[in-house]
Amino acid sequence: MAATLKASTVKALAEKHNLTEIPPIYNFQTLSTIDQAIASGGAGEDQEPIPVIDFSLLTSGTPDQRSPIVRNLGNMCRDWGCFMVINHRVDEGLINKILDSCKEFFDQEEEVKREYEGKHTSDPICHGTGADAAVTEVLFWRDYLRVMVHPEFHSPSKPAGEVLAEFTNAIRGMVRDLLGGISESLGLESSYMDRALNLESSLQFFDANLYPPCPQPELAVGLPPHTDHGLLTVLIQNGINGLQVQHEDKWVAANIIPGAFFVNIGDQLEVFTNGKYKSVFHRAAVNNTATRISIAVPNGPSADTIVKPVPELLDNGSCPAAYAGMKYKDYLELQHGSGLKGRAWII
Ligand SMILES: O=C(O)CCC(=O)C(=O)O
Ligand SMILES: [Fe+2]
Repeated sequence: MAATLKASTVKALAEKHNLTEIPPIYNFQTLSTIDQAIASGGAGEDQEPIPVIDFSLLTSGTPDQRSPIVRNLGNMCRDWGCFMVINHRVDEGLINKILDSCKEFFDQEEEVKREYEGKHTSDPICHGTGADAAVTEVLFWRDYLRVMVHPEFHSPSKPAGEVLAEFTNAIRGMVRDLLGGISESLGLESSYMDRALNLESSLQFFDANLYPPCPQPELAVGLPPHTDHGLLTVLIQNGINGLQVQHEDKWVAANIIPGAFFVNIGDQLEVFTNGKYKSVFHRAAVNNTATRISIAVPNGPSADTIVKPVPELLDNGSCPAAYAGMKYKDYLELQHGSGLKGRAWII
């Protein structure tokens, strides 16, 4: 096996060449020592589990049941920046269908997928691999499909339009309810964020990630540490773990409860709350036995919303704004140019 192998996708590389070693371009130990320190260090065992919220109590409980749930939700946002959602009412059959159809997408011939090869990360449908080598030194052990699904709806041939629309609509509904609870946890009206951030026209993407088995998982990285750009990202996976979140300076493995959604705070919510609820750094590790598929759905404000710290949280000026206001779409441009290196605009 030649070490300089180039393949169009990680999937093709992993399947076709009987690999025993990864090509050097995928080896993150070749990074500068500072970046290596961030990328390395496995998730320790024996750690606190990621907190869980029962969505049915948030949306249909009595006011007495709701208030401790809202308080808990706020604590999870403040202390973890992420949580798992159970009893969410999104149909299990629909979740299986969308995961299956993502597998079908990645299983297509390379030429078929190449039709969606993005020229720019902002193209409405974009299939790619690794990452842009122009902005990162090392390629990631990941192929992806990214689709813009709201307010404009786009769909590739797979997942089929109806399934994609049904799934992403359901996620948007859940996210609006969660943001209602999060607004309340900040002492704001439950509809506050919905109005202030124009969620009726919220920008929503559908990101499917494929991590093929990797012969040297300790040397490769699925996705490096980063924060997500939006308000809340909702993630499901095909039963294979790999996501890790940073909590109190340690990496914690997210053992996602089967059937639950993993939800993490993105940069826009950090800015809006003036840092009270921070976007959480997370990364994806790879393994040498099973193909992992994850679907991450980042949900943002509308593209034209200027996101800035909400005045009600600035205590009449006694607590200064720690972030500059910026249009969400300008932030996205900035983040695309930074090669997934995390927050881009903290003052
Ligand atoms: O695959 C994962 O677990 C993480 C995906 C992710 O962080 C992303 O797509 O932004
Ligand atoms: Fe992410």
